[in-house]
Amino acid sequence: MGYQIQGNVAIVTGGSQGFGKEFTKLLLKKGAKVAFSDINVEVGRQTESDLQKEFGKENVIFVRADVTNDEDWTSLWDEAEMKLGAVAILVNNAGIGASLGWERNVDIMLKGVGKGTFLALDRMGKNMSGRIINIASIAGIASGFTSKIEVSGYTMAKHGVIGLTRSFPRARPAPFSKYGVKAYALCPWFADTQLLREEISDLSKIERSTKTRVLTVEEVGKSLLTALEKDKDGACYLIFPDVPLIDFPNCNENLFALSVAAGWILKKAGYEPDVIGWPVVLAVGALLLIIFYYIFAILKFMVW
Ligand SMILES: NC(=O)C1=CN([C@@H]2O[C@H](COP(=O)(O)OP(=O)(O)OC[C@H]3O[C@@H](n4cnc5c(N)ncnc54)[C@H](O)[C@@H]3O)[C@@H](O)[C@H]2O)C=CC1
Ligand SMILES: CCCCCC(=O)/C=C/[C@H]1C=CC(=O)[C@@H]1CCCCCCC(=O)O
Repeated sequence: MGYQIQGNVAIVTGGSQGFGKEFTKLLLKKGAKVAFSDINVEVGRQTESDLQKEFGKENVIFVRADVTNDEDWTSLWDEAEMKLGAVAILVNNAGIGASLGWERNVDIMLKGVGKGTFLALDRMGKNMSGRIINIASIAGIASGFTSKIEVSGYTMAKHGVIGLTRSFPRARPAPFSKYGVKAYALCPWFADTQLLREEISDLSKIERSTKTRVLTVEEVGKSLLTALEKDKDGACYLIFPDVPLIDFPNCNENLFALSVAAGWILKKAGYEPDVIGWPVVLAVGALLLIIFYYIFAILKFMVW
């Protein structure tokens, strides 16, 4: 059935343009009221005027708010509640380019998301219901694509957002479940927005070097609705051209269990190297699979 959008109030950060504007529009189309925030006041006011013409002044407002500033967060939430009603959906979307330095990347795209999330838990928790959708990136799941340490602030921030999102179902029963709030993350591939164009003016360069087309804003927008429809706590969806959304498994968790199993088996076998490399871990994994396969086959034979 999914999470109900109709009649609910949403906050979308960084909503003046790009994904944030598209998310705002789609939520409005589905019958939500939206307060979108940004630090770009000029574009924000223009977007507000366009959206108010289409969806009505009573349904959408722009609030100038910097996601790195606690007071701005409080006044954004207060204004949204006062003008539109109790907020049930938060889209942590605001972002900047990797070239702007690791500290600003972390301040805006990790600490900013953290500030929004913990305020949301406080405010939404009073109603025991709410959803937080974090806009991460494929750079939050995999790293080292560019091999450039100068842009790793972007990766640091996005990895942190995935960690926060995955803490929601993990943290049950406390502290998150007591608030009745779920979180999920969207992890898009490169998409055609101002953010990307400011970093790389010729997008065909990316398409040529990665042999993959760049996503449209509409494709990323749609994935927000799919995520709310699935409503799976802690899910982290890869958004990649021409494939369905992929709820990316927590490989680290699975590999952790396998690595420990490999270490344990090798130690029991009297073999104790200083470090166990991944080929050994995978070999032990394959061995375990074969053993389980035969145990299962024998059990099946005995029961028959
Ligand atoms: N465009 C891309 O290729 C991809 C973008 N993303 C992520 O999607 C999100 C949105 O990015 P786009 O729509 O591409 O960018 P965009 O540049 O079109 O929009 C981002 C908005 O965030 C606002 N913003 C920046 N700093 C802010 C702050 N401190 N407080 C409030 N607002 C602030 C900007 O003014 C801008 O309006 C970002 O988190 C980005 O990392 C993820 C994957 C791919
Ligand atoms: C490398 C996968 C990136 C996936 C999509 C994305 O989030 C792109 C964002 C770009 C938009 C403006 C930027 O500055 C971003 C570039 C980020 C590069 C991150 C490199 C990560 C790495 O090499 O580990």
